[in-house]
Amino acid sequence: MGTEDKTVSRKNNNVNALELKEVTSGYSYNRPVVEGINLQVPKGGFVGILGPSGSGKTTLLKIITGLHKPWYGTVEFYHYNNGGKPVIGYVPQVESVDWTFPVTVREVVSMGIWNQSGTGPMINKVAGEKIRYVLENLGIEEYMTRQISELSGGEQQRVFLARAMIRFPDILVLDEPTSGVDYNTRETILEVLANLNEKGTTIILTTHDISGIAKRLPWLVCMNKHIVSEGPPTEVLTTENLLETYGLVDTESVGR
Ligand SMILES: Nc1ncnc2c1ncn2[C@@H]1O[C@H](COP(=O)(O)OP(=O)(O)OP(=O)(O)O)[C@@H](O)[C@H]1O
Repeated sequence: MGTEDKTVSRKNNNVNALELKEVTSGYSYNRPVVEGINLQVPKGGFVGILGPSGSGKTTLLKIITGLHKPWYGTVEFYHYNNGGKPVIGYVPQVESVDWTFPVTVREVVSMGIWNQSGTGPMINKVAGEKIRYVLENLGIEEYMTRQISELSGGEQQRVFLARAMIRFPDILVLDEPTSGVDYNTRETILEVLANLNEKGTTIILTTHDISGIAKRLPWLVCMNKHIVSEGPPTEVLTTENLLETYGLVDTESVGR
C-alpha cells in the first residue's frame, strides 16, 4: 500500500490531529483574511495547502501553531500521550526571517530545545548529540559552526527545518519549505518529511509548487480566504479548481 492510500484511509478513521471549526481571522477590523475555515487533519496525515499570494495560507498556519488567534471559531487538538497539547514544530518562510545578527547554525538549532540544551552559549552533551543527529539527517552537519547569514536560502531552509525537528514534534507545520531551493534540496526536504510522516508525524505545509510538491502529496487543500476544495491531488488539481483558487475564473465564458 502506498503512502497515498495510507493517508487517505487515515483521513477516514476519525482520529484527527487537529480540527478547525468555522475559523475566521485577520489583522484589521472587519477585514478577515481567512473566513469560515473548516478543516480536519488526520493524525499522521500529510496535507499540502495551495493558494495564491495573500490567500491566507500563512495566517492559517499561524492559527494552527497558536501564533495568531481566531476571531471566531475553534482549533481543537488530539490529546497526545501525555494528555496535553501536541508538540508543534513551525518552520517559517525563510524570507520572513532577518538574520543580520551573528548566530551560528548550532545556536539556531538549539533554540528549538532551549529549555533542554543548557543555558546561554553552553549546549549540553545530549543536546549537542541531538543537534548533530538532526543536521546529519538533513545533510548539513558540516555547517554546524557557520554563521547563519553566510548560508544560501536552501541551506537556511534546512537549518530551520532542523530547529523544528529537534523537538521531535507531533505536528510539523512548514511555510513554503521548498521555495527558492534547487532540485536536490527540494528532494532532500521532501524525503526527510516523508520519513517523519512514515514515523507518525502529522505534516502540514504550504506550497506554490504544483508539479514538484503538491501533486506528490496525499491530500491537498486549495484556499483563497475560504477553502475552495480538498482531496487527493487527482481530484483537486483540476483546471476548474485551480482557476477558482487562483481567482482566474474566465468571467466571459461564465457569462458574468
Ligand atoms: N501582520 C500582518 N498585518 C497586517 N496584514 C497582514 C499581516 N500578515 C498578513 N497580512 C495580510 O493578510 C493577507 C493574507 O496574508 P498571508 O501571509 O496569510 O497570505 P499567504 O497566502 O501566506 O501569502 P504568500 O503566498 O504570499 O505567503 C494578505 O493580504 C496580507 O497582506
